[in-house]
Amino acid sequence: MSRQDTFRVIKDQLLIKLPPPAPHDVLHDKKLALLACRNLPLSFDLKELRGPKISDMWLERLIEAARVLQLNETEWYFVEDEDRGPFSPRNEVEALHALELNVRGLLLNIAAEPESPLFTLHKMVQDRLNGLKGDSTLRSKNVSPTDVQLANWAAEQGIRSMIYAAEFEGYGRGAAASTDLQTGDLVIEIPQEALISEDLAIESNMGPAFRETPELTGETMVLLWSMRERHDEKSKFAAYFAALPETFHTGLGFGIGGLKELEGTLVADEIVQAREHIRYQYDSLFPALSRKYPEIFPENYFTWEYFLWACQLWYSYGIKVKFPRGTIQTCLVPMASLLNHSIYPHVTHFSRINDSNNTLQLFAVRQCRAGEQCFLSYGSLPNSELLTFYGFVVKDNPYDIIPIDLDLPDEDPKQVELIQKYDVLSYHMVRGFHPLPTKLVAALRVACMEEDEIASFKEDPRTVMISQRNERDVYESLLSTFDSLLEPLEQQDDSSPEETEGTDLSDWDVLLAKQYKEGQRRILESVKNLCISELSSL
Ligand SMILES: C[S@@+](CC[C@H](N)C(=O)[O-])C[C@H]1O[C@@H](n2cnc3c(N)ncnc32)[C@H](O)[C@@H]1O
Repeated sequence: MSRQDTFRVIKDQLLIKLPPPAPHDVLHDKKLALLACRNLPLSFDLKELRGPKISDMWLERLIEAARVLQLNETEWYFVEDEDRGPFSPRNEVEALHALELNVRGLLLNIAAEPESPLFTLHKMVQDRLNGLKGDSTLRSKNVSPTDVQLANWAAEQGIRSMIYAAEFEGYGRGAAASTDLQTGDLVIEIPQEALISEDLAIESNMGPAFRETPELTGETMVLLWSMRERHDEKSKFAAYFAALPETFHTGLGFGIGGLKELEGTLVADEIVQAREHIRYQYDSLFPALSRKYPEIFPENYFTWEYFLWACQLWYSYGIKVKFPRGTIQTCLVPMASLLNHSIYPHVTHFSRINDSNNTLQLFAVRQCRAGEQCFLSYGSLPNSELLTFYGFVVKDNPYDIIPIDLDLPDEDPKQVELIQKYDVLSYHMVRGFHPLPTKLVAALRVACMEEDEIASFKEDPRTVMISQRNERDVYESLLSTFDSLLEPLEQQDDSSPEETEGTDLSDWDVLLAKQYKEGQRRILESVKNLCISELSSL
């Protein structure tokens, strides 16, 4: 999209022009329809707002339109008729960030007068971004010698960094801002040569062996390269490897105790399957490669334990980067590797090498004060994924969704007609601490209909209750679903995850499993309570 598309200056008219949904966006038509239904335009005229005062209503409508444009499919599912947002932390940051960029672009490209409402608007959007909830964190220990070496090495590589390694209570090591960062400020700039990518692996002396092994993907090549390189004290990346953890505590490394604690939960199956997949991959490569190329793949560096370490490293530290020639590669990005995840991040977007100076640049989308922990968003990830691949969980994670699949009736033509007319879905979701989705209740109402109701009911099941009996069936069936999901989550002992913290480090997996289960339990209890209160009001 060109600059001209995002804004337009017409004589006496200054338009904030929001980019329409991309043609490949699966929600393209739905977003346009929702905007139309809410009477939200894509162009907002600042002309009506002469003087520095921008009305709250005008700003709210602009932000609401930006939120709709940034919706993803899961967020879309949860949008209710009267719901104006915020729809999710991700959506809110993206919407405000897109607006901020748009207004900043306008300010840079036109000679706006100091009293122009554009300045006021820019400030208001920035204030909204800075006012978003954040994870407050306390710095505990000082920087370790390996972290100092890492920072010195990074500077030698031409990495410009506004962050440094620091320990934070409850997070371990993270990145602290070395200066006050404002929206749009550079956080880190990394020259392309300082990235650890497939190209590096192929260009190394392992390249010929890689090329003779057609079953290897680029990602596996660089993973194998990192297994050997981490032991090489003369490696260009020695300081980077030295600053990495000796062991990773992710779901992939769970022992029997942790897996037992997770028994009966879906995440236990995910972990077992992911591990089996990795083990299969390892067995299909080793010891065969070590025998064929003993110099390149020495047996002592290519053990199963080291392979698992490298998988954990790449899954939890790897970042997808788009290179100037258009390829997308997962890379290890020195210094950016220090950034911990938050659902209220300071940095959200960075994926493309800037081809004007061949660097990867990370910018702050909102303020981070000097000394505060600077966070990245790893994505809208549920706790099951965070636990399996990253080894932590987020308390009351808004992206923890419980899927609910329904078998919708398909025999009675009248019922089928109702399903089609009101777009009743068979795939649903619930999330904790929010009302039950109207779409889910509507689908269950239709699914629980009895013969006489099918013949007589002609209303919209999203807004009209079918009968008391039907309503009772709806909430009782939900209640029994949630009860069955809760069963494996009941704590086997009396200690809460907080109480067990710090007791025995070797039980890290059991502790993490407990934290995960506690989060799932809280979600299920919250939706269960909604059903109970609906039933008692009948
Ligand atoms: C890319 S690294 C971030 C830097 C890492 N903490 C370090 O010191 O090397 C990702 C890992 O950091 C940790 N981490 C990231 N975000 C976290 C969070 N919000 N809470 C706890 N640990 C987190 C997890 O161990 C995760 O696998």
